[in-house]
Amino acid sequence: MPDRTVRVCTVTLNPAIDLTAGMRDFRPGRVNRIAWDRADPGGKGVNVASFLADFGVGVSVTGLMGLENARPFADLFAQKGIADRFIGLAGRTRTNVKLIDEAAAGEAAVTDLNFPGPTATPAALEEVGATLDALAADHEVFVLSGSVPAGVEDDVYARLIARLKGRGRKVILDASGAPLRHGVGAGPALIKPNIHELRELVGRVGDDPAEVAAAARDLMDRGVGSVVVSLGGEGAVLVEPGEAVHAAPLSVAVASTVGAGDAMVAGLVLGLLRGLSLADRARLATAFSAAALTTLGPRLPPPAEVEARMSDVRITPLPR
Ligand SMILES: Nc1ncnc2c1ncn2[C@@H]1O[C@H](COP(=O)(O)OP(=O)(O)O)[C@@H](O)[C@H]1O
Ligand SMILES: O=P(O)(O)OC[C@H]1O[C@](O)(COP(=O)(O)O)[C@@H](O)[C@@H]1O
Repeated sequence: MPDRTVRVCTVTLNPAIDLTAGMRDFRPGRVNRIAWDRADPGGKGVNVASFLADFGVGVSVTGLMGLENARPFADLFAQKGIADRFIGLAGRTRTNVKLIDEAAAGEAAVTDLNFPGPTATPAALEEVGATLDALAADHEVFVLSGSVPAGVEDDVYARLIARLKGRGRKVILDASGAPLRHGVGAGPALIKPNIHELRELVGRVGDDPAEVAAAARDLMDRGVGSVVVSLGGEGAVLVEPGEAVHAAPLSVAVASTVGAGDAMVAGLVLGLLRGLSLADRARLATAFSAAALTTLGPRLPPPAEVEARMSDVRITPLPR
């Protein structure tokens, strides 16, 4: 039975319309002909909210939204029963381009062009803060994710984490670069860097899961509650006090890797809400990511289909 009373809030300071364009043999510097395209409202927190809503979780969304092209987002939120608490900005939300080369394999198959987005105003940012204060009254988990637009200080996530933790709320952070580095200092309950973001944070780390787990533990020594490092086609390493595991990826036909990380965050949140063991959270998060890989645009197959793959995920305990 879906439990719509459990409330999760996702925060997206820089949402995006994802324009996915398919072609064969993409050549930079040449004229490339697009075979097909599709547009989806997205951005990290929007995707996490959308995936959680599919699984019956009660979700609110906030952040900053360009008012000129907000319609597809409003339609998505209405269709999925997501409470829309975005703060409007003058101008347009960015459109990010995702080029899919159907003739290429692996990481070369998707080229991401992520735009900076409209500039935030201090007044709008203040409104986001006030909205979060209000939502903290009845939302248990807050997910802060994605890049930050111009006009926003690099310590924005650190400040929001401190504010929400001060109200007794659990905060999950999925960001990169300086906003992630500052955010780590505020001690979020969970972070989900990919391997590149982990290296930006801590310097050189090898690919070996045990080495990745050791780097994750260094971050936990700095005050982060637990760390999940996603390794793309190599799976993920999940570390919490006293336990660490590697989750091998599922073998699926990849339509697009866009949204796999957001799906992993959604699976981790759902696993926390359900009170699952670390190994089962790893299975659920991996099944979510695999499901996102099989679709174009940020959408998942039906929940029963996603969860059915959990038992296929191979979990290996890592040394302490
Ligand atoms: N090529 C792939 N094959 C199988 N699973 C994949 C592949 N790419 C990503 N995944 C799954 O998606 C998860 C998240 O992917 P990743 O690319 O690391 O996230 P992000 O989008 O945040 O960079 C991985 O941990 C893995 O389970
Ligand atoms: O905020 P950023 O870092 O620019 O990322 C935004 C992009 O990330 C996405 O949320 C997808 O993220 P993942 O592939 O990491 O799951 C897209 O919808 C969006 O275009």
